[in-house]
Amino acid sequence: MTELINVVGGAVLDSLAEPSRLLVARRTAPPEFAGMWEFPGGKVEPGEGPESALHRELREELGIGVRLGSELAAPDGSGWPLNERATMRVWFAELADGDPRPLEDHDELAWVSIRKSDEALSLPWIPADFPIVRALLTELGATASQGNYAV
Ligand SMILES: Nc1nc2c([nH]c(=O)n2[C@H]2C[C@H](O)[C@@H](COP(=O)(O)OP(=O)(O)OP(=O)(O)O)O2)c(=O)[nH]1
Repeated sequence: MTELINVVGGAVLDSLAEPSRLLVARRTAPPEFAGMWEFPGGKVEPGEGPESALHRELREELGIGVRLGSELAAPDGSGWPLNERATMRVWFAELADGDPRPLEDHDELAWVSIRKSDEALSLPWIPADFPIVRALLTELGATASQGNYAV
């Protein structure tokens, strides 16, 4: 059996402790995903840990350093299925340095409300991301009153 491709994504929040906005990115390639929104991130390279891969991708793509919070729990514990060949793990994060810019792979970035869930869900996400976005909104909404995503 062919090994699954491991992708990592950042759910970058304006604040891990008191989240109100999520940073989302619009892809430019490949053609089937161009114009769709996603969690910035990318493939884990051989020999690389997933968290290191996420730090690297966010630095390359957006020019930012982040503090990672907890992982958004996936249904089977191993990651969110993207297609028959790839799975993605998603971590909450907040900015540690830099001002996010679409340096690579994206042509637009946006901070969307996590309180008004329609704002995020009305974007044309990569289809496989919708269950992830819904779970993220539920998780943030469900715990907003207790609210701390720092680890
Ligand atoms: N980064 C990211 N990729 C996603 C998401 N949803 C989704 O289906 N994907 C898919 C698109 C791609 O097929 C794959 C990630 O590949 P990528 O092109 O972002 O990876 P990369 O930056 O390492 O790029 P490369 O070196 O392979 O060119 O996962 C998402 O929310 N974020």
